[in-house]
Amino acid sequence: MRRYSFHKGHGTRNDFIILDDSYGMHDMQPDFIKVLSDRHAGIGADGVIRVVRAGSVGEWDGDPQLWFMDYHNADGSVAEMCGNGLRVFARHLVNEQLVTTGSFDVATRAGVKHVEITSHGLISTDIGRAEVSDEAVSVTLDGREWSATKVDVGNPHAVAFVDEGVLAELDLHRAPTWEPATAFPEGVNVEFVHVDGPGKLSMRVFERGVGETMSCGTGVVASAAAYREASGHECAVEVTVPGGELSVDFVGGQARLTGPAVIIGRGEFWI
Ligand SMILES: N[C@@H](CCC[C@H](N)C(=O)O)C(=O)O
Repeated sequence: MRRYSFHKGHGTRNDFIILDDSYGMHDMQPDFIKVLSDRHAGIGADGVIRVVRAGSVGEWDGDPQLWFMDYHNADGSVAEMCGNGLRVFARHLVNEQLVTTGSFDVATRAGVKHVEITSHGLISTDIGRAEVSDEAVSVTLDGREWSATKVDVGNPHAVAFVDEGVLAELDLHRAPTWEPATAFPEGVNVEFVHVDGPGKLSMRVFERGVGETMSCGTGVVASAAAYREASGHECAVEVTVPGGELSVDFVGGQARLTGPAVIIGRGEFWI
């Protein structure tokens, strides 16, 4: 049995277990992640984030001194990016004095992301390009099918625009399916979105590797990008998710996601 310390945090109620591992000693096996993330037998979270120096990550070939966000979904799968996780990771780095300024870079599997702690206590993150595809895809849930927009935010998304009543009533205990199957060979995060007004969206999400979550930062960016593409809207997009509010703006085609990030506590576990 080994003893680990952890922190717990969330960004718009998308919650994460944070494990400090400066020297890359933790073995992030899927079973370990699953046990930790279990809401009944473990600590419980949508995902686990390991805080490790990029130089300790075999697949990383950039600046070895950067902190690397090693993100794992609750089912043990690895994801390329996590928008809410990035803000929570940044908050943790600041709180633990692992960085000394409020403006810094973080290494992720989707590349280097710049982070700014804002004067309003929110965190802004440069997510990069959200690539909207013109490939025809659809998603199906409970026998209902919607056409969807395929968006790559480093990780894969399918965004379906739905009526307000549908958004409220969707049963996301089951996973949506998609067509064609080849569109998302690694699985996909599915966002259901209602346009509340110009530049205002409401979104629910079924996350790959988790299920329905209260928020998904990259899903919010994907939804904003799909909305901009469809409507021609140029200004910032405010997105309401079950867990709160996030905003997205696009500067020179690069998406910036801004929102809260909270560390709620720390503890120890034995496994
Ligand atoms: N909740 C995250 C996304 C986490 C990864 C996702 N489930 C995937 O597998 O791609 C976010 O805030 O972006």
